[in-house]
Amino acid sequence: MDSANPSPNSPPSKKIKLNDALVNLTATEVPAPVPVAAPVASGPRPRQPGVAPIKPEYLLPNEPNSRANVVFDDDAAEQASSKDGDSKNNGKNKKRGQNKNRRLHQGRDTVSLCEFIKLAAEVATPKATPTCPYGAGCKYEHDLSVYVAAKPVDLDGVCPVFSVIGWCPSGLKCRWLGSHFDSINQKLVINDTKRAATKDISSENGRLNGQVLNDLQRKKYVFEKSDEIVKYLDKVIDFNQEKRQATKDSMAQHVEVPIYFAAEKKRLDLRGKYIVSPLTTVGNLPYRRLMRTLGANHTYGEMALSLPLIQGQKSEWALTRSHAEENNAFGVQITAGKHWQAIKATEAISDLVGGGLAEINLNCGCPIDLVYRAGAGSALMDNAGKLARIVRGMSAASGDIPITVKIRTGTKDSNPTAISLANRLINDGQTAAITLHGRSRQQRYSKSADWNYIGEVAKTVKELGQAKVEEDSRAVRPWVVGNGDCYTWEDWHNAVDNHGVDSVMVARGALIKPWIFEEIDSKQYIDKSATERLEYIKQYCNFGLEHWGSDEYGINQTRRFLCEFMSFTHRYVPIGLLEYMPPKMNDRPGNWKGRNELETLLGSNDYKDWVKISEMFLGPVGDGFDFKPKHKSNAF
Ligand SMILES: Cc1cc2nc3c(=O)[nH]c(=O)nc-3n(C[C@H](O)[C@H](O)[C@H](O)COP(=O)(O)O)c2cc1C
Repeated sequence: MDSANPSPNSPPSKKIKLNDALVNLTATEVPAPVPVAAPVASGPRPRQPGVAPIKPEYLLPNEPNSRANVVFDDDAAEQASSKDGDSKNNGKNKKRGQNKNRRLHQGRDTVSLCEFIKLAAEVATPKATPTCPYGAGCKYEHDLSVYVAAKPVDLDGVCPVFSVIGWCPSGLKCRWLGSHFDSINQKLVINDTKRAATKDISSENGRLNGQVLNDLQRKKYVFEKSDEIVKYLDKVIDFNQEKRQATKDSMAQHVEVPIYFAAEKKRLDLRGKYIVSPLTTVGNLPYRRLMRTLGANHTYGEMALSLPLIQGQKSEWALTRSHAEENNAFGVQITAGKHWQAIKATEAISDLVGGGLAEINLNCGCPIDLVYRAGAGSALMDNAGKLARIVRGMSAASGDIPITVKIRTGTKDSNPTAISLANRLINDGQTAAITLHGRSRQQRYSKSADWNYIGEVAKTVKELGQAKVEEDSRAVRPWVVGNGDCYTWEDWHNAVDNHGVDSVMVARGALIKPWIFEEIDSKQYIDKSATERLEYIKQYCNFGLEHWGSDEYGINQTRRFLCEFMSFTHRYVPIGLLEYMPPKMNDRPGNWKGRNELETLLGSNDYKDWVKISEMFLGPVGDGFDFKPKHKSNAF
């Protein structure tokens, strides 16, 4: 589509079955959509660069706190969501992983129930019912009805987890307990048929058992390959560079470790794939599940730091988890400042994370100060030798799992290094894919991604990669994936058709407009109705409850991460409000109202409205919840 008025033929909104809360809302609060006004005879106003061309009938007067005065600080978003965002703290005493900076906790039960009675309620057959050995002497409550009566009043409706998988892992703590509790027999209800039918499709990979974590924490975990690989690589590097007095003798004493080449591993296929970027905090498992349902077919976990992984930090391992729907098309992303850290983390991930892990990706693009100062993330681009050693080591440690890298144009604007890095990696023959974010570390999100440079890198990778394959059949021509500012189907196809990349990794575009892959696939802009967009939010909530639990803790987690997600979704300006196509997501929108109240609400930049939206699916906010957007938007 070109710069014409939005097509009046945009696909009709799908009919969507909504839950009770939404039906009530739609019935009472949402007026019928305002029909899109016919173009006036004098023709549309000229398009002003940098300003969203919103039709006059949807424009509101500017107000101090309105969206018109907000800039979206994506550097702050990436930085704030980083585990090491606070450089003043020097990395000490930081909480890591998904739960960092959270004050969420499992609410205490008013009545403490005896564990044996709890178990008895969970056991399906009365025959196997455990009994409390302490009998009347037990200090905990034995009467289940007293426990249930003391719980906060159930939320309305049926437990969303139970209704999908036929049982509820949150058990008696579930906030929809009444929907799966048999009060006469004092048992939790299990729908065996549904449970069996959904067992495989609803499972998650990478949930480590306590023993393994314990072994890692106590340094008892046996890394069978890593030590040898590290020793070998140290010798090879010394020997090759002749920096120290490494002799042929010292090499001879050393057992050679097998170095796998990319063609000797599982095949990774990224050509034409709809790829969601690794996204710290927002790219969590429920979000990725939502994206899978909306057309994504390759996803990445949030960046995990190697050291906490090998130290057995549970919250860091949470970042390696994936859903069954991501099987064989999911990459774990790590970063490390030292080769031994990356190698050990890779070995542990390859051994412990299931689900047909498609790749382990090394993040060499992370711009965050603390990561950079530790020699990790984008600092690796300043030390090609170290980067190459890390990739070789990871490749040796990962068995048949391919190793891929994500880089930027370089660390400095004035000195793009991606081409020489790609050259080096291709020469070593162990990198299965190179993703290039077309910005330097220095540049962060200021200025647009440089797609011409991405195109040059793509050309180099293809040419050198092909030459390498001809020279050494153990190598592959690495996939080359472009990244940066892909907000529309036109951006995606332009990147693939005109800049020569095999595919595009989409980050903010997939957060702001989660149905972006549907648009890419159909090569058209889709004017999603507010009810359809609300349905995605409902779906996210249900996935969140399945992942984090339907008890108070799980609901709080789901609500919080939903609000983080909505700190991006609210930026979407519905295309039906625009005078001109194509839409430009970076245009300043002015203050606007939607075609109905729900559409206006979904575009609100007030986080209190995001919390309000969450209440439609997660019930009223309890005492244990507070949310402040981590990346504050600045006033112009
Ligand atoms: C909130 C947020 C979190 C991010 N987290 C990661 C991450 O964990 N790993 C990574 O490689 N890149 C991360 N990035 C960078 C993106 O993956 C991507 O490279 C960048 O946003 C450019 O793509 P875009 O223009 O499509 O947004 C993050 C970006 C944002 C906005």
